Amino acid sequence: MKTVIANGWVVEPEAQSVVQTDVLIEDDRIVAVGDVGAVADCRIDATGCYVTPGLVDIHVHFRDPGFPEKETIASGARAAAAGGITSVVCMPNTYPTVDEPGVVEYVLRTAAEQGIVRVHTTASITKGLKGKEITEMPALAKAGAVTFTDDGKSVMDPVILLEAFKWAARLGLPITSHCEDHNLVRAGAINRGEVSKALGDVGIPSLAEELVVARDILFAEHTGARLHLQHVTTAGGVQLIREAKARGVRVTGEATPHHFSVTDQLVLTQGALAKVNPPLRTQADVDAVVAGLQDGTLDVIATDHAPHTWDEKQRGLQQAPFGFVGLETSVGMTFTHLVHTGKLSVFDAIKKMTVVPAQIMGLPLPRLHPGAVADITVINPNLEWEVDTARFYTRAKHSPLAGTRLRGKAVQTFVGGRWIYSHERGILE
Ligand SMILES: NC(=O)N[C@@H](CC(=O)O)C(=O)O
Ligand SMILES: [Zn+2]
Ligand SMILES: [Zn+2]
Repeated sequence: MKTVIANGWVVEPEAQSVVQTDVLIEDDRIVAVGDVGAVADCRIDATGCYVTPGLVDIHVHFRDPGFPEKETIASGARAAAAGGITSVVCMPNTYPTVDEPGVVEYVLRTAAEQGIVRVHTTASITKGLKGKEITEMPALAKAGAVTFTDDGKSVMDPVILLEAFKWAARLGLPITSHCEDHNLVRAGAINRGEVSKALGDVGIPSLAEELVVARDILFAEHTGARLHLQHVTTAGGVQLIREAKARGVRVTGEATPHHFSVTDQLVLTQGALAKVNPPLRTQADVDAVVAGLQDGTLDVIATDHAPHTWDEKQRGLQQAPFGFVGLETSVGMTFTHLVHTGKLSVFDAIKKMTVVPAQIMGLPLPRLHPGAVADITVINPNLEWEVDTARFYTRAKHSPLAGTRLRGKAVQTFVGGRWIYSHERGILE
């Protein structure tokens, strides 16, 4: 079976090159990039679209094991495919926690059976995410965990954290950090500022993030381990990473589409649907996150796709859980808010969604050249569409972005040469 993706703008983000040509796929591989004529059994017209290496999202929550009502590996993987994402890295805050090799193996086995995209997993730093007892990191790495994180919280005990950083350095794997000091977050549900005042919430101060960013940078510096900082949201946090990079610390930073595009004002209209951790911040913070993406301080765009049930999200600002979905809107948000505004080149945007996140997590690098595995995303940068949550593949059919108009969408997705999503026909199986 030969498939040609014809006449698209083929993007090699690292070479900063884009060429209008064809990509020929045979079985699981790319066999030619160039004018291939009429040799294929199946021809997909990509005129006016970017043809990019398959997108890699290193921050998702698929909730399996434990919370299938929120998401499963099967449903999460379909949502990824519909968002143009061909590889994901799952967070360990499932039930049970991914804190033993058996759970790593369960996730990877289930993914192999049910996941239509490539699913990798993290493991936790502490048992049960309780912050008290370190996991057996070498055994978890051996089972296939790509990094260690207690995402959802920060490890507050510096003795445990120091040990984890030392193990990470020995294992050659990064520590991945959710940066929020619990003691400063307290009962806050949203950013501390004008909006929290208006709504009578105590608010989560920027300092909660900055403190842990600064601390974890020091741990990385002290131990030589690599550190990846998740969902950076504050101007202060971005600046700390910028300074750390300048003095050679091995740190990378991540921005989510929601934190580079919307502010805490969204809570005024969307309520708990817009409640997320870390919270949506101010315009000055959004601008700082964008500046961080522009100057390379922030290396990665990742969604932090965090599905919860509708009922849970209806419990009001205080009681609803933190988090909302992002896989199916990530490309649209990135093109609408970064590429079409001229803030980020298409090369930089694609790089931060493909090779750079793959490098950080030690995954195979998605590439578009003959011989490469055919993980490919086709993006129509000019397709205008409205976010319709009823059409989501994720189990969480709600989002604070519902009804928003976006420009740019993944329209075809290939994993290992298999055509798994088309904008016209949906998920293909
Ligand atoms: N982002 C969130 O608001 N929630 C995440 C946890 C996390 O990423 O911190 C979740 O698991 O629901
Ligand atoms: Zn987190
Ligand atoms: Zn997360």
